[in-house]
Amino acid sequence: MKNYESCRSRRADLADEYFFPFDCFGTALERRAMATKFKLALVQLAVGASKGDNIARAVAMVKQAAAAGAQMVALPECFNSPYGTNYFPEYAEPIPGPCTDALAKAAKDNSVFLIGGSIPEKASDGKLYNTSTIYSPEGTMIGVHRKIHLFDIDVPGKIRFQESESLTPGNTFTCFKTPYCDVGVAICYDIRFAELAQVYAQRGCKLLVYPGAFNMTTGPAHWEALQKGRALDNQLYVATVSPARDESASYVAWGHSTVVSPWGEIVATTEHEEKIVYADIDMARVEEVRTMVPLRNQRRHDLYKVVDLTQTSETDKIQK
Ligand SMILES: O=C(O)CCC(=O)C(=O)O
Repeated sequence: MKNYESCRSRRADLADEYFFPFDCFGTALERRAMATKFKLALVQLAVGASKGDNIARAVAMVKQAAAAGAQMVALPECFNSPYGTNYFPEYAEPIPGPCTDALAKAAKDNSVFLIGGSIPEKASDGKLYNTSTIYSPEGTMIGVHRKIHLFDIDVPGKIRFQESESLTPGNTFTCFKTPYCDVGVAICYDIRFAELAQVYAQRGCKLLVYPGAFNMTTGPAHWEALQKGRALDNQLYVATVSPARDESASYVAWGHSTVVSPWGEIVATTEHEEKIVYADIDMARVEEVRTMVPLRNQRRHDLYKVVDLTQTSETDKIQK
């Protein structure tokens, strides 16, 4: 990533959305060597009641991950606030705002791509969203994902959660470019919707990252199976990043931040304590799996199709 900043400044004529870092790295050979593998770090953060402490700890763990060699770091869903509809109004803040400024600085200081988990966002019209922001290694915000599918479920005697009591769903897809691959970002409950992952795959993403906070009912039942499903359907890497478990919280997170390969293997995972999970991501593995099992040439588009209905630049922009 050493060349990134000088490349960006040489291409200052390009707006951010047109700047592909991939174009700027050294010779074709160097580019290939740099572009096929990278280290992803998932920060399974212990989230508490103090927003300031949560942010400070997240920033410290981004630094730790970068020092351990990660080129891309991801934080969990709702990393600066306890998870709960009663907390969202109290902890929400604008984007950009103090929390996202701290994330931008952490990305820049450590020269990493940073997927900033999610935070409760207060938009200018007063609506609240569950929002993930993404940063380039130079600290530029290169993506914003407002959770598309709100977590409204009722499992009698186990868990009832109605995120829509305080949040509004987003309407846009979020993919960003890196020197290694395009990455799709969605949040927690979004992982249950296979069509969203298929749209991201159709857009060229080879890694999907889901900051998430499954619970003690749906976590053991579905968390890993959903990741394997999305990975196998689309023949790409899937990463999930959860907060650490806090048994005293009103919502107890499952933990188990995990990376699954395009072959459906668990590449890296953990239990429920605070920890950084590291995974080596290898684009050659994506190609290998896609060659061995050539689903992409075998689809019966004469019989069925997943259609991306938002394929215009306008609807991809954040709507405040
Ligand atoms: O889908 C689930 O079971 C959990 C989803 C969730 O916790 C969330 O969307 O925040």
